[in-house]
Amino acid sequence: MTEPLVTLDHLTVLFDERPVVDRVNLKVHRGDIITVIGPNGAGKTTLIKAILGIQKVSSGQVSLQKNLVIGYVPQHLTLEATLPLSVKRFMLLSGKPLAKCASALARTGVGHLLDASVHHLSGGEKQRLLLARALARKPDLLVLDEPAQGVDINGQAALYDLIRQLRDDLNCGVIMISHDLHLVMAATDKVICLNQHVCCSGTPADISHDPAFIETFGQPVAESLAVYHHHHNHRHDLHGNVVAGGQHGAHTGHEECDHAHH
Ligand SMILES: Nc1ncnc2c1ncn2[C@@H]1O[C@H](COP(=O)(O)OP(=O)(O)OP(=O)(O)O)[C@@H](O)[C@H]1O
Repeated sequence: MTEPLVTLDHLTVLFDERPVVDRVNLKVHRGDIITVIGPNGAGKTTLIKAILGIQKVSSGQVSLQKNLVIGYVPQHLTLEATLPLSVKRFMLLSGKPLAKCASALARTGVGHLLDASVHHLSGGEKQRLLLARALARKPDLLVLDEPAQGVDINGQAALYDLIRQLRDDLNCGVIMISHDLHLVMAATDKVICLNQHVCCSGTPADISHDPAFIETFGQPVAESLAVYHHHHNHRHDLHGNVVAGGQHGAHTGHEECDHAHH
């Protein structure tokens, strides 16, 4: 396999001696779409910040491929409301030429908004603008912090679809944080369930059956998500429970932590 874009090796971040990210191992390769999920305060943003190099690491290591170009899409576009700013001007602040900016905007579906004010964009348009800014850098790795926040459900599905297309076009790796579990299940290749440490990781189908996932998010969430990847390669009893001894293909190929949860 090719050299990973990012390698986290026992990455640990302590705040006041409290481990907020606890011995996390992770590799992101070109072509991967990895989504980090986890409850509030689980350390997701801290992990992303460590990859971006803006969070001091307490122990362990973050290694990036040489000359790695990262395109970062923050959660929100925070701008001075009184500052008049067009989409074109905002994009040019990236330092990239207009032609590159315009083509990135076209690629994310907001090319027609070049002269619009950034203050008047809808939630979905703002996210597409941020994605275009990241894209203009021709990134090897796209890092997205809750890209679908403030976007309606149809817009969210379209946004995740776009992220997949961009991954294909750029042949980049993608790592993102998401709270939209249903969309995550439909749109990602690999899920990392973080609760300081990695509770479980694997394909969406695998982790929705994982006891560590069920412990973190609860049975109802796990059941509602499992529907997305219901392979019908096992039998149910009259109550819908999987009959013991039936094959359960969704349990293969995932990783679990080998220490107690706290
Ligand atoms: N600079 C800091 N100093 C001290 N504590 C911090 C700092 N940054 C984050 N924390 C704490 O670390 C924990 C993890 O925060 P983080 O933002 O990484 O969580 P998260 O998983 O992204 O949460 P959410 O889903 O709520 O955005 C939280 O308890 C937070 O209060």
